[in-house]
Amino acid sequence: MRYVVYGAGAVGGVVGGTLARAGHAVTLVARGAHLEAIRAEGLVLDAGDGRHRIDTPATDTAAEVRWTDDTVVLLAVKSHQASVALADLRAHAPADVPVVCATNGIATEAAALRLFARTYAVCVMLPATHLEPGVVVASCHPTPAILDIGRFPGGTDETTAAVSADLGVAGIASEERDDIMALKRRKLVMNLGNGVDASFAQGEAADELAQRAQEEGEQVLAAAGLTVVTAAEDRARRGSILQRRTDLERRGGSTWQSLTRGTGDSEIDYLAGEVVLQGRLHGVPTPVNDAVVAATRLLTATGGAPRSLDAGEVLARL
Ligand SMILES: NC(=O)C1=CN([C@@H]2O[C@H](COP(=O)(O)OP(=O)(O)OC[C@H]3O[C@@H](n4cnc5c(N)ncnc54)[C@H](OP(=O)(O)O)[C@@H]3O)[C@@H](O)[C@H]2O)C=CC1
Ligand SMILES: CC(C)(CO)C(=O)C(=O)O
Repeated sequence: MRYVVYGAGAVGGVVGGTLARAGHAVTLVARGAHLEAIRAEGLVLDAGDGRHRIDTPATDTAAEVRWTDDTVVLLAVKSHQASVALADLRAHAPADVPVVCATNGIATEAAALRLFARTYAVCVMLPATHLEPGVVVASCHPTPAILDIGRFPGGTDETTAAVSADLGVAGIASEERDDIMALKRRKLVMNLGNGVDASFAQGEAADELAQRAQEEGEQVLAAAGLTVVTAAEDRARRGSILQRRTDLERRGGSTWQSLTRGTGDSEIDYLAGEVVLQGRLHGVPTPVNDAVVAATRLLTATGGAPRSLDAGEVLARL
C-alpha cells in the first residue's frame, strides 16, 4: 500500500517515518514551520535506534497528492482538526479512498464515515512527542507502537488485513479487531487524564482528579450503553510490548504538547469533552470532566502555562 499521512506530527510522523523506513511510499501532510522544515531537511524521526532523516514528499493539501488505487489515508491530526482535514480530502481524494483514523477519542470515525464509505479506526498506543519543527520523537523502542485496526463501525476486511500487515513488517505491533471502537473507548478512559496532565501541577491532587475523571468516564460510557473493553483485557493486550526509551526524559501527553507548543487550541473537547457530550445525551451529570475541560480551555484561551493550575482547588469545589 501507499500511504498519505494527514497530520505528520507526533503520531503521524512516527508512523509515516517508520513505514517509509520499511520501504513504503509515504506522503506527509503538514503545515507551517513543520512543513517548511520537512521540505528543507526531511522529517527527523528520533527513534530508539538513532535519528533518521526521512526524505519523502510533503505537502499541506490533498490537492497535491498523487492519488493511486492502492493509496490509504492515515488521518493523524488531532480530533478538533479533523473536519478541516476531511474537507480537504473530500475535495481532492478519490471518493473510495480508505480513511484510517489514527486519533484518540471516538469522534473522528463518524465524521470520516459521513464523507468516506471506507472508514477505519486505529487504537493508537504510541507515546510520541512533537515540540520542534521537523522533528518527531518515538518514546518507545524497539516496538514504537501498538496500532490495532478495525473497520468502522465494526468488522475487518482486506484493507484492515493489508494495513495491519504493513505495520507489522515495519515493526509496529498490530492486530485486526472486529470491535475496534470498544478498544478505543477503553483508550478514551485512559485519555481522560490528558487534560489533567496538561493543565494541573503534578502531585497527589492531580492524580486524584485524573482518577475521578476516569471513574466518571466509565460510568457515563456505561450509562450511554457503549461497550468498553475491560481494563484487564486492555492490559493483557498491551503486555510489555511498549518499552519506554531510557535515553529520554519524560515529557507530557499529546494535550500537554499542544499547550507547550502554544497552539492556542487543544483536543480537550473530544477527550474529557466526549464524556461531557455523552453525559448530556444520556442525562448524567459530569462535574469532574466539566472541570477538566474548563481548566484546559482556560489555559489555551489565555496562553497560560501548562501545569499551572491547582487540582486541589478543583477537588475542593467538586
Ligand atoms: N502524541 C502522542 O503521544 C499520542 C497522540 N495520540 C493521538 O494522536 C492524534 C494526533 O496527535 P499528535 O500526533 O500528538 O498531534 P500533533 O499536533 O503532534 O500532530 C498533528 C499534526 O497535524 C497537523 N495538522 C493539523 N491539521 C492540519 C491541516 N489541516 N493541514 C495540515 N496539517 C495539519 C498539525 O499542525 P499544527 O501543529 O500546525 O496544528 C500537526 O503537525 C490525536 O488524536 C492524539 O490524541 C495518541 C496516542 C499518543
Ligand atoms: C497515552 C498517551 C498519554 C500516550 O502518550 C496518549 O494517548 C496521549 O498522549 O494522548
